[in-house]
Amino acid sequence: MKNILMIGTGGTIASDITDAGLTPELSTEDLLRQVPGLEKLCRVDCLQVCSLDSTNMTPARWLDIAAAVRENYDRFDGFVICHGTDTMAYTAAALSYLIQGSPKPIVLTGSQKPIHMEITDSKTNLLDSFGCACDGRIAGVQVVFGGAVIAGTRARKNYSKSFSAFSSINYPVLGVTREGKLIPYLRPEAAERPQFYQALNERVALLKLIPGARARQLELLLEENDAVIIESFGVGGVPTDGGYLEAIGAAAEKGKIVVMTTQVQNEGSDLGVYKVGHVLKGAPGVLEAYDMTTEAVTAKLMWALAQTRQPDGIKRLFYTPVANDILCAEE
Ligand SMILES: NC(=O)C[C@H](N)C(=O)O
Repeated sequence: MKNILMIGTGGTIASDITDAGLTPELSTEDLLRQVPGLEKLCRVDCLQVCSLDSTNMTPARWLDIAAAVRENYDRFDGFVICHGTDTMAYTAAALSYLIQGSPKPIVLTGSQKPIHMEITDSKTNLLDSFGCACDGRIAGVQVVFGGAVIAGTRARKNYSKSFSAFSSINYPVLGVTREGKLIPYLRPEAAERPQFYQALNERVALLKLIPGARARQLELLLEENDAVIIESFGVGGVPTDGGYLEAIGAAAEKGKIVVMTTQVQNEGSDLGVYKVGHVLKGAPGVLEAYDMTTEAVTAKLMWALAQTRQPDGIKRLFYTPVANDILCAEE
């Protein structure tokens, strides 16, 4: 029988209904008791790392979750991490960089409705997640939710209420689940042992452009951070007037990084197509997200910036695929 470690972090799945709204109060043991039949599937140990609405999740907590997996890695066949859905895609991306090449499944799941509600997706998601963790054919960090198995670097919450809340962006789903059973479509490569990383640089910010956005906002973010992601329009670019290029050039001279991406969900950036983007293509300190999600770009920058502050080193790490996060880079 497989040994699975269930790691609790909070979220709706662990929430109780209070006068002040839903708030996570249930332990991992409480959750387990709600899914009878699991004891026939595997032996489960429980570990509570935190109990948060995932709005309150932080990079420091990502490191705690990664440490919980690292410290228990050899004792278990797989891991099920219960997490709020709102920032699950960020945590899944962060864990994909902090724990690379794992041959064992590291499953993130949660729910849109608390486990004590009559109509809830939490029991199905838990059963499916334990099914994937025990099955073992899909290795590494993955989100199991609403019947889909999604690579940790490709998940995006794009429904705020529906049970099928997550999509796989610019990459196929790894598999599907049916009543706790995994049907694998893809088998991501794994190493013999995972490589664990223990540091992140949090000085990363995101600027979503709106028409007429002033470059001063970018300057302020660049002053306060080591890297800024610009979610621009379409395949990518910045407004010609107003000082964007100057702000980016000045920041690059100080060793700061700008990553150009797009606020369009599917198909990614292609900075060279239009003059508004072409001027930035290959410019010092400027990188391009291509088909990566903003969640993955955020986590990858934090991971890369914790290893080196050399622009060339950051560029090399950024464009080297990790867990199928980037497929279309031309660099
Ligand atoms: N469905 C959920 O889990 C949403 C909740 N606010 C959270 O992310 O913790």
